[in-house]
Amino acid sequence: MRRYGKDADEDDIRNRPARRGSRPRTRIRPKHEDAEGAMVLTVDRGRITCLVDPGTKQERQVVAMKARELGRKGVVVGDVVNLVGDLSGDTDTLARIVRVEERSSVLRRTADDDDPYERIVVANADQLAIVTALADPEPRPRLIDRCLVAAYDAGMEPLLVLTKSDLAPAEPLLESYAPLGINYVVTRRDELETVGAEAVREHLRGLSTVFIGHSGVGKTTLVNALVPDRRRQTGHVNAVTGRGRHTTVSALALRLPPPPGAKPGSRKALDTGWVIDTPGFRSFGLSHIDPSRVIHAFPDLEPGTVDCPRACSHDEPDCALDAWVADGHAEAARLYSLRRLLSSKEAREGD
Ligand SMILES: Nc1nc2c(ncn2[C@@H]2O[C@H](COP(=O)(O)OP(=O)(O)OP(=O)(O)O)[C@@H](O)[C@H]2O)c(=O)[nH]1
Ligand SMILES: [Zn+2]
Repeated sequence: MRRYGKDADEDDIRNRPARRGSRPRTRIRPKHEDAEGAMVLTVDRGRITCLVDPGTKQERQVVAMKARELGRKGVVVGDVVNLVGDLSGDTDTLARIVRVEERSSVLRRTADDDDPYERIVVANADQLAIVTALADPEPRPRLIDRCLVAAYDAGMEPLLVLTKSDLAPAEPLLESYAPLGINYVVTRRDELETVGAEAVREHLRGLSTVFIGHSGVGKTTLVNALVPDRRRQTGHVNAVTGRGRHTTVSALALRLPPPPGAKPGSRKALDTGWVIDTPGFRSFGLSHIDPSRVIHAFPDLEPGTVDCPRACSHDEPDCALDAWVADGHAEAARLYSLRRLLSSKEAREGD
């Protein structure tokens, strides 16, 4: 909604008589004045599925391609874009994306053997749900730590989702994350159909949440319970690509159902929140992450860094944070957690 407020100002600017040397944007813009705003749901080999007129009777999915004028600029799931061309959403029609709005957050994936380039995979997400099984497979705390670092780096709030609580208790794991004050929710398959799914949705309302987790943790079971009409929502996507969910290569945005008792058409019924399902996990490596940004997630420790040596890693003998904690400004457990996160960046064997 922020977007609409901003547009009002920009209209003012545009109506003022143009001075010489005015910003190029104002010259380019009028060409696409009739462009329609849309949100990117998924991307598949250059075919970009967008949602137009969300929340209205005219809501529809429109398949688009990047306009040449966008150049090399990428379009990813969660992007807010401007479309021109055929916006009917009818089969075999194709719209063009002429503009990508500024992003509020970006989740990146690291370059790997198959692809030497670091890429943005999701834009504008608010939250990163780190899905971990309590057993089968065993939790991997260092992997969780690295995901937390990725969330802080991307400017997203982390949410721990601990699955399979029928197999093992959550307490030991939660204890080690308590100093970080992270939001969490514990689930088990046999409860998901009844109370469980809604309990998770309460953490997702009105937000866009990216779900990550390695194979076997129960992410598919969870997402299917959260979004019971997944098949209907993705019908269009699959019709276009001719492929099923098992071959999904891109992240995929799915809308949550309205909360129980929400009045149809009300804000509560419309702003339900988005689940962004991601395929592989490997791709969320952290080698691109700047550890100096992690300290911003620790507002209680950050002021203590003014006496640190230049370019302090905060994990070295001269770090001023030890004195900061010894003087009682912050808890030792918080500093321990920060250093654990910082050291998780380097993957070790078995991570
Ligand atoms: N005991 C138990 N098993 C669960 C639970 N949730 C999921 N499972 C099982 O764990 C296995 C993996 O679940 P999936 O939902 O396929 O896991 P995934 O994370 O999507 O894994 P991939 O499909 O490999 O990406 C399946 O056999 C599920 O039935 C749970 O809460 N408790
Ligand atoms: Zn330091």
